[in-house]
Amino acid sequence: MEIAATSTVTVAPQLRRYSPAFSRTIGSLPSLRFNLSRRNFSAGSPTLRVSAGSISAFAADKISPESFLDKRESGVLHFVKYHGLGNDFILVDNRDSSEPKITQEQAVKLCDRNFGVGADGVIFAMPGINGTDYTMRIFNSDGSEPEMCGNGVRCFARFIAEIENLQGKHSFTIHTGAGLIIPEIQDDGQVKVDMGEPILRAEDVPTRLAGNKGESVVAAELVVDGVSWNVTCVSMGNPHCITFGTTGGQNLRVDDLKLSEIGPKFEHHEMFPARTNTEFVEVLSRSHLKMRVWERGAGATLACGTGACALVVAAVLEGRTDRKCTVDLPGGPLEIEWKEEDNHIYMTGPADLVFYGSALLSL
Ligand SMILES: N[C@@H](CCC[C@H](N)C(=O)O)C(=O)O
Repeated sequence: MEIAATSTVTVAPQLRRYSPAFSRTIGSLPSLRFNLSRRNFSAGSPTLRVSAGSISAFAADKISPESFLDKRESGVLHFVKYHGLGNDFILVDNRDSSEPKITQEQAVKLCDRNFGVGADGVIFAMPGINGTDYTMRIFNSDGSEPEMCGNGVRCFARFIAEIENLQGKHSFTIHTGAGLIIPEIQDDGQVKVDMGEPILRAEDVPTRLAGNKGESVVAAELVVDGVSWNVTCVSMGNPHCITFGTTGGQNLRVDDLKLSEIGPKFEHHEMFPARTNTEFVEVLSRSHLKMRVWERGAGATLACGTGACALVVAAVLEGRTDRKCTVDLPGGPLEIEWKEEDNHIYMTGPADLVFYGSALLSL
């Protein structure tokens, strides 16, 4: 299968003032051709396009985000790139079908940071089921399909507001592999998400580690590459293994971790039959945590929303923090609260549009 991708990129509104409109050819391979061009939608302003090494300038036409996404050429995938604290996604308007518009193999190519658009995953906005407004599906950058994505669902909410032309405060009911998720866009543009209840039963996480606190795995020993780590296992629909350090060791200093060495060993550990996301956490205070993440199917990312939720649950279960915490991720902070009243976890953070693009998909 071949993807030829041509990306027309529109600078996000907040960047328009600072980013000169430009375009460039960023790569060309037999299996994946990718042209990137950036357009400035401000009427009348000049836009540059670089094609096959040459640069030409043309006046911006009357394109708007809406008309761009409305295009329906066959074999062309229109998308919008978003990020939540640097955890970045290609968002696809899939509201007219319950089948993803691209395959998992195509998603892998689009996510490639050298030969594709570059992203941690592809997210599809699909028709709702069971009475929900929408369904969200996601492919990781390795093509696998996770049940949920916390940063992704904030991006999803902003994407829906963009394509439905909604302003101000709005909430949506979204069907995901983790059940019902409810994001609400706030007046300041941040998105607060009701992430539902954590799943703690070992078998459901899933982990083969034996439950040591009822059926949950809390501060249990996991030997990874000959080193004994203290881990707590939590599912937010997708599996997470949270560690605050090695058994009997000092508190972790996450900046010192060799994440790309240790991360894959947790991800593929035999104790995690569905693989796992892993959060390495440093406790700064009872309401402030710092973490680095190795994601299942995506590797080291700048942020993980489900991971931030899972680690607050783990920190509370291990008696390390209160239920409301700021979690510092490499890409910035998230506010997380595990409410006692309803047992739900609430996550608040940003989601930002980066650019509009289109990819030519050919078999
Ligand atoms: N970055 C996401 C999680 C994406 C899915 C994850 N890689 C998995 O396979 O479970 C988030 O923000 O939650």
